[in-house]
Amino acid sequence: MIVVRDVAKRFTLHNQGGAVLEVMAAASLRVGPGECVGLVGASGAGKSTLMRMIWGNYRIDAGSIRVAGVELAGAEPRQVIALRRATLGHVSQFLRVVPRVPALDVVAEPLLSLGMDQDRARAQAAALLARLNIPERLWPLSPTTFSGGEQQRVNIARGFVHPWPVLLLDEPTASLDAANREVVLSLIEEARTRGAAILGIFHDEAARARVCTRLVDVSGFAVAA
Ligand SMILES: Nc1ncnc2c1ncn2[C@@H]1O[C@H](COP(=O)(O)OP(=O)(O)OP(=O)(O)O)[C@@H](O)[C@H]1O
Repeated sequence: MIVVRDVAKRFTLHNQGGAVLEVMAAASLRVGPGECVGLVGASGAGKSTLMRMIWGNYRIDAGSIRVAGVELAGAEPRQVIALRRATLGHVSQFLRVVPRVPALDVVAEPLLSLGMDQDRARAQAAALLARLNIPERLWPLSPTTFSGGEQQRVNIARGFVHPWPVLLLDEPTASLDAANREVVLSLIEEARTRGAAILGIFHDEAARARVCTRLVDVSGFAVAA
C-alpha cells in the first residue's frame, strides 16, 4: 500500500545563503495491509521528512513514493487531495483548528466530504469523541480553547473516523493520559486488524512495542558522509 523506492531529499535554505542540506539519499520501504511499521532513528535522521513526503507536503527530489498505486513524485495537488479524501489518513501531532467550527463537525468533516449524510456522520463522530473521553458539553464548541490533550484527542477522532486503508501516525500518544493512550492504542490495533497499512513515529517505546509489527531505522537512508 505504501511503496517508497530510492527516495532522495534535500533542503535548500534560500534565506541562509542557499545552503543545501542533504537529508536522505536512497530511502526504500514498504508497508503492506495489516502492517504497522514504526520509523525509528536519531533525532534529525529524517522520520518526519519521510512522513511529510508520503503525505504529499514535501516534494520528492528523486525516486518514487506510491500510495495505493498513486505516484506522489510529481503528483498534481488535486491527485493528492483525492488520495487524502478516501485512501490516505493522517494523525498529525497538532490539530489545525478552524475557529468557529464545533469539535463534532471537525471530526465529522472527512465523512461529509465523502458524501455521508450529516446525521450519520455526526453520530459516528460523536461515538469516537465519547470513546476518547471528550465530554459531551465540549462537542458543540470550537476546539480553539481546548487543552493540548483535548485537541490531540479531537485530532485522533478525526484521523480514525473513516477507515482509511493507509494511515500515517505522528506521535499519536504524545501528551495523553494512561486511559486515553489505551484507547488510541486500541484504535490503532483495530485499524491494523481491519487491514490498514500503517506507518508511524512513536517515541513512546511501550506503545511502539505493542502496536508495531516492524521497525525501520531511517538512519540507514542517510547520505554517506
Ligand atoms: N522544512 C525544512 N527546511 C530545512 N530543513 C529541514 C526542513 N525539515 C526538516 N529539515 C531538516 O531535515 C533533517 C531531518 O529532520 P526531521 O524533522 O525529518 O527529523 P526527525 O527524524 O523527524 O527528527 P525528530 O525525531 O527530532 O523529530 C534535519 O536536519 C532538519 O533540520
